Amino acid sequence: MATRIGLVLPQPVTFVTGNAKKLEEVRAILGNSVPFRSLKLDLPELQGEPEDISKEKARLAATQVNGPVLVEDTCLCFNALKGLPGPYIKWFLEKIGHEGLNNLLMAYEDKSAYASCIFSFSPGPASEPITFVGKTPGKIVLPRGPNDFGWDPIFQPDGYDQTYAEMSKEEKNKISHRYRALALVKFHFSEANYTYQIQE
Ligand SMILES: O=P(O)(O)OP(=O)(O)OP(=O)(O)OC[C@H]1O[C@@H](n2cnc3c(O)ncnc32)[C@H](O)[C@@H]1O
Ligand SMILES: [Mg+2]
Repeated sequence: MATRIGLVLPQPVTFVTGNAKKLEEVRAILGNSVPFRSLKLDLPELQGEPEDISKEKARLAATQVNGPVLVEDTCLCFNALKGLPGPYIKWFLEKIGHEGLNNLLMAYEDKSAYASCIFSFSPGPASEPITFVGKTPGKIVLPRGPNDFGWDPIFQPDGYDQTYAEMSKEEKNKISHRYRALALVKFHFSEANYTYQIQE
């Protein structure tokens, strides 16, 4: 039987994000399962479909780092608004806040929503990124809990009577959109069997 030799990466994976809270959660969820270092960079984001936005972020990051990168793009999608604000949630949150986001749904009975996280891994600037999608369904509620991270106070996952903000970090990290996407990332890394080139 042939021995499977994993792709050789020139250096460990760099997780590129401008968001310290994301990094905190990624560290807590991945533990030692996927070795990575981080780089704080606010990458420009394309407009369009969430998967394309995430992939393009990975391409830009891989060019900047000149090596293997992991990035993610997070969406908050309202079903009554056919998935909007989606990838534009950051700007909606900055401009209209939790109250404004609730008001967007005022005219609709359907307050259901889902959080999604799309990780993209690129082995390097010359490679096509691979994406991993995690979704958690829930509903939009009036803000409850500490205002520590983005829209956590207004998102209540299905099956829970607490918002993400009211849950402990450990609990959120067991069911979150980010956890679900990272489970796929972990699986990919365990299957791919990457090895790292030692740099002199
Ligand atoms: O540099 P990047 O990784 O892009 O970081 P960002 O903060 O710009 O993040 P996004 O472009 O993915 O925009 C997502 C928005 O949703 C927020 N967000 C991301 N994950 C979240 C989570 O798990 N809970 C609450 N808010 C979250 C985040 O603060 C942004 O306002
Ligand atoms: Mg961003």
